[in-house]
Amino acid sequence: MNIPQLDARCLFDSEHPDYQASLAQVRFAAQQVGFMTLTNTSMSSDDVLQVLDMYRRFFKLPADTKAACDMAKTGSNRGWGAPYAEQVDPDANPDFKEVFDSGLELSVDDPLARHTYYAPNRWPDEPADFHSVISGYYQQVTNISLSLLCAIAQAIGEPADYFADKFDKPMALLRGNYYPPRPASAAAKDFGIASHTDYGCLTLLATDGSPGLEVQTRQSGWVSVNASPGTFIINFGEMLQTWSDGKVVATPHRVIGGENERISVPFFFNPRHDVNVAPRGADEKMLAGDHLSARYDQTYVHRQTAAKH
Ligand SMILES: O=C(O)CCC(=O)C(=O)O
Ligand SMILES: [Fe+2]
Repeated sequence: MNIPQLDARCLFDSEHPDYQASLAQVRFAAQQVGFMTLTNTSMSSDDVLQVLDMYRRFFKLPADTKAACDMAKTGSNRGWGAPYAEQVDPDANPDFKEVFDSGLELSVDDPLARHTYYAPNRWPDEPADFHSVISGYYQQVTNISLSLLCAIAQAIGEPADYFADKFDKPMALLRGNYYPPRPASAAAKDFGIASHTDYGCLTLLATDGSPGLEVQTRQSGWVSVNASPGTFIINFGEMLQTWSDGKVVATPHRVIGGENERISVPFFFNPRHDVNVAPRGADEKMLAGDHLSARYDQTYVHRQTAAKH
């Protein structure tokens, strides 16, 4: 199974001669594959390398320095997530990756601010410039994601602006994943990140170019998907699958981990908390925030502990 390869110069320009053909590729990616790649966006490979380097320098800090911004102390996805803090597959062990999360922070007087998706960020004191580089990247990938949503809307037969008013105050999460070399003690149930489908709508993934990501295709089992910095790997999540009534599919993927360390940077893009993501014609509303919460509670070891108390 080939993963469709899209070029932003065609896909983001409705006047481009290859625009319609690009939309057809997105339709195929959305309906049949769940994954595609995207090159030639507004972000150069140097921009992405700088971001990867920032995360790398953070992850190389001693564990007790990183623990100063440990997200387990907050109950929100903000700051550092230690190895084994997430279990994305209940049949596997918790993942051996570590993460750093940041997202949209709303001011306290915003009515949506009380939701965990808009919690204050927890920026580390070092590396210097971490906050500005990562926040700058957040803005850039937000813009790319909004352009992508126009294309996805059209690819599934909706007007281009279908999603436009639903992604202000997005529940967006920018994550750095650090996979150390696979631990010597790792066994069959240990993964960098175990098999899962993403929970939200759209994921834009940058990687350092090292192999590791595997995607479960319907025809050929697990296949590797690699991209050099500057090419994004795009995939779709469970919320968009529900919302589109199955016109977009969420495909399982995983990282087993190998002898080299690896860094990847997913940007998980989701609508505003109160957007109704029930499929068209459904009797009951389903709020985007509730859709996400149900999955988060299953995944975070610290939220499972909180739920028990
Ligand atoms: O590291 C990767 O390539 C994939 C990461 C991933 O699937 C995730 O963070 O949801
Ligand atoms: Fe994922």
